[in-house]
Amino acid sequence: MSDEWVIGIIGGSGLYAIEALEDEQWIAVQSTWGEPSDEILCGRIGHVQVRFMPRHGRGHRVLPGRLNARANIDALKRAGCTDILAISAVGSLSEDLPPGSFVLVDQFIDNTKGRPSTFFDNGFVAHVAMGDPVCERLTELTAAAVAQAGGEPHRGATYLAMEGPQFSTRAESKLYRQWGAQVIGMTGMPEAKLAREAELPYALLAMVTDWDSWRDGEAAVDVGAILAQMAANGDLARRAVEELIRSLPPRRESSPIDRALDFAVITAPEQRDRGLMTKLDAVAGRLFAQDRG
Ligand SMILES: CSC[C@H]1O[C@H](OP(=O)(O)O)[C@H](O)[C@@H]1O
Ligand SMILES: Nc1ncnc2[nH]cnc12
Repeated sequence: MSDEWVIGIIGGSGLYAIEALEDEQWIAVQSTWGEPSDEILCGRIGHVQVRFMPRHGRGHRVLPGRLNARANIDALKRAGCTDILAISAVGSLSEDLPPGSFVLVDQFIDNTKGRPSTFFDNGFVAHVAMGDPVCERLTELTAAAVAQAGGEPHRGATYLAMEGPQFSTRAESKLYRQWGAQVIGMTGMPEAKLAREAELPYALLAMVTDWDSWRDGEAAVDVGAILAQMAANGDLARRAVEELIRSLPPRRESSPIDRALDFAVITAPEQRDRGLMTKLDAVAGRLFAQDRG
């Protein structure tokens, strides 16, 4: 494996392009998993190659529950990404995280309903570890970049992924607090699971836009409040992404996540489904290359 960084950025609500990219070009990447949300904006910042995917597509066309996260992750891998930084707007479930906070997520609770959440299936069964769902190295580099951009990064938070698209009821919002979640959004899962299955180190920078709906006596969250806060957060988010890319060490050391599938696949070689393996050529092709010797 090469020691060059190719950073994938998944831009969430409010982040639909990266202005600082040089030699940039929108490129359609075909995935074996269907249609990605959009083309990928490919370019570089300094010596680092960057691949940017607007999670909901340009113009925010795709509903969170209809996102083809498999195609998005697969397309980023096909575009050469070595690592992914995802950016998301979130509601706060914690008194300590007021709107405007920048949070490095380190845990997830997946409460989404019925979204395709794995690349694997009958004929190619694999179980990746998700105990530590984000890449510590990329998370730490991102926290440093937020600080360098003038923000105050908050390290460590549990992200509750809800189905949406409606926001939570007050009762749900209070329940998620009892579950131990500190922020809430609609997209971090299954994205983080799929990145792990694709052996892509993944970090999630969450921008708090609202208090969700758990505070008695206060208005429940609505999109108007979120958009206003997003506009206020946007500049810092953009600067942090640029700082991150400029601050990457010249050479990328390998990560254990680059080999997340090493001991994960348990289907016997002679029982494997060739059709599924063809679809998995980008996600798990490294293993098949080994099989061929
Ligand atoms: C526009 S508010 C709700 C919307 O914002 C978040 O999106 P993303 O994670 O892509 O920034 C949330 O998950 C919802 O999809
Ligand atoms: N309160 C909230 N709930 C779910 N997703 C969100 N994205 C931004 N704020 C949110």
